[in-house]
Amino acid sequence: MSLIQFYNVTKVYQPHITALDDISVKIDKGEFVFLVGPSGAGKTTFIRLLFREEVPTRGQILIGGRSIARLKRREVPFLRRNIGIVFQDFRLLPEWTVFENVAFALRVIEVSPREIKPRVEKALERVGLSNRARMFPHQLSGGEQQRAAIARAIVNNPRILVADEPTGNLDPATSREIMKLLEEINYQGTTVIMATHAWDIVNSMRKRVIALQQGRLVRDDREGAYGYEA
Ligand SMILES: Nc1ncnc2c1ncn2[C@@H]1O[C@H](COP(=O)(O)OP(=O)(O)OP(=O)(O)O)[C@@H](O)[C@H]1O
Repeated sequence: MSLIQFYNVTKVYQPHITALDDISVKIDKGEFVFLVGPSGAGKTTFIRLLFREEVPTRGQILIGGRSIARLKRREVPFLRRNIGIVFQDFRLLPEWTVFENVAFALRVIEVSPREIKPRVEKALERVGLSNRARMFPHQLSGGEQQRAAIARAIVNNPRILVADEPTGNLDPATSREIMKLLEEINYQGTTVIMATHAWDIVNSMRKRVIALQQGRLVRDDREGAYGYEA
């Protein structure tokens, strides 16, 4: 059974913008998937539906075989524990150190204080930021800030890591390092879904490519390319 299953998913924003139009797709455990398409194609909407920030207008989404539409309000946090998320603009809290930013993801799910330190240290080690734990976001480079955001997203060992344009604010060399890191996380078993406009990255990595256009799924290639130079 696939980890993520979309069945005829349509999302209409009121009054009449069809952001996703009858999408059916399956993503297996351990896959690395690029979500591509022009601005407004529906990539962010796809991601929002995944972690239930939005609900579909029609259709069904199953994660781990469970319909996420039917989750009760108190069950939503359990879904979100299984999904780590990374954004283009990092979204670190500026008043907090790197350590505290990462620890926060554990505090909100009430991990016992004793466990927090070793788990944060391990996550920072995985992203190569052990020596930046006591620094504040503004003291870090963009690439380091994104690493900190990735540490926060994986500290809870989610099954799925979703990245919405994670290299959008980074230069090409730093972007490649971030991609290497996401690939490593993927090799260690986490399913990675990344929305991007970075056609050069997509073309060089030869992963699965799902292309959206005006809310429709127009292409799904196993070892795909971006398709055009955006
Ligand atoms: N909350 C909302 N209310 C109304 N319309 C929305 C909302 N969110 C997105 N849309 C519309 O839905 C469509 C898809 O938007 P979405 O953000 O999913 O595209 P995208 O592929 O992520 O674009 P980009 O690459 O620019 O981030 C767009 O036409 C957008 O204007």
